[in-house]
Amino acid sequence: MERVATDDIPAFIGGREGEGRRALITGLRGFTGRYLAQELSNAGYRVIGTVMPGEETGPDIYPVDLMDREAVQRVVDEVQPDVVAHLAGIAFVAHSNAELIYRVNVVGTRNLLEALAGGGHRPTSVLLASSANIYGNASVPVIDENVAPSPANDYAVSKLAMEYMARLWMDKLPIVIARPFNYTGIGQAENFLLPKIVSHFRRNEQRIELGNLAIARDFSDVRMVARAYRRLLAVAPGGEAFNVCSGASHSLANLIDMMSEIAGYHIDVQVNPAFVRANDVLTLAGSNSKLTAVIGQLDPTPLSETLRWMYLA
Ligand SMILES: C[C@H]1O[C@H](OP(=O)(O)OP(=O)(O)OC[C@H]2O[C@@H](n3cnc4c(=O)[nH]c(N)nc43)[C@H](O)[C@@H]2O)[C@@H](O)[C@@H](O)C1=O
Repeated sequence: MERVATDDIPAFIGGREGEGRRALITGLRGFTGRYLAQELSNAGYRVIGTVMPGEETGPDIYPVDLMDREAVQRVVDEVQPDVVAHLAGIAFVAHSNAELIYRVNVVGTRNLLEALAGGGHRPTSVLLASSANIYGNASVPVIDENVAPSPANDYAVSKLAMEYMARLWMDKLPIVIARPFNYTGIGQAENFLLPKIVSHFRRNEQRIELGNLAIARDFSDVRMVARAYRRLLAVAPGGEAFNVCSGASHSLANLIDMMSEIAGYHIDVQVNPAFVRANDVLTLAGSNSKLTAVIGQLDPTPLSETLRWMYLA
């Protein structure tokens, strides 16, 4: 019988691989953090998280600013995590404060890696959330991990710088880089494209003002991304970078059509120059072959189902 890549996938994937293990999630209360916490908790991990100082805390939740090296070290020393998912960071590409983007995404990550490498307990896997935005306006229609990064904005440069900086720690820590393409779901902030479109339809708005209309994106469901991250943490392919994507790209016109069908009415789209980005990435479509060869098939939710889930929330 022909051997398939999935034969190599450890049997514990999808089981209770986290039993007796501590998972540290930075950015626990962020959009992705909440879904990953649920996913890891379902797999038996004790989930411990960091939030920004000032946010509400609770059991196993530590308020810590990643800029504060000593505070980061204290949390790491106390938690002694077995696996780490580093999600805290600035995720909105058009964020207005470039200096903050670099400080949080690069220096903040460095502080965490230094603390983990310097702590007494070595985690078996450290996942860093990078971004497909690092590929920029690639000349190939489907982007795999061999495509040379060509960042087109400060956010993308910060994530690529984070990746390069992380390489300096790869001899000390089992670091895996996730390069998620776009993803969405309930709870994503409304300054991102899809939550914005969905919320307009939920409010029965007759018109929507958008930025650049000539874009296309490979959207996944946040629950699939959380699943992929959990499996990457379990398999721990240290030193590698993986695209996390569905493999299907949708134009903005296609996204609006999909939502019109779900909501049952047509919306008038207008361009507002205030939303047009100077350094935009026009098209992103990814190959997830490298990822699925390591963690198994992703079973992506069709985007129309994700949109319906958000619309009906
Ligand atoms: C992979 C990457 O994915 C995300 O970054 P993003 O692709 O910039 O996501 P978005 O939803 O802000 O924009 C999508 C596209 O849609 C265009 N667009 C048009 N009109 C509006 C508009 O009115 N609002 C927004 N937000 N976008 C608009 C906009 O110019 C862009 O071309 C993040 O998760 C990021 O963290 C990440 O890593």
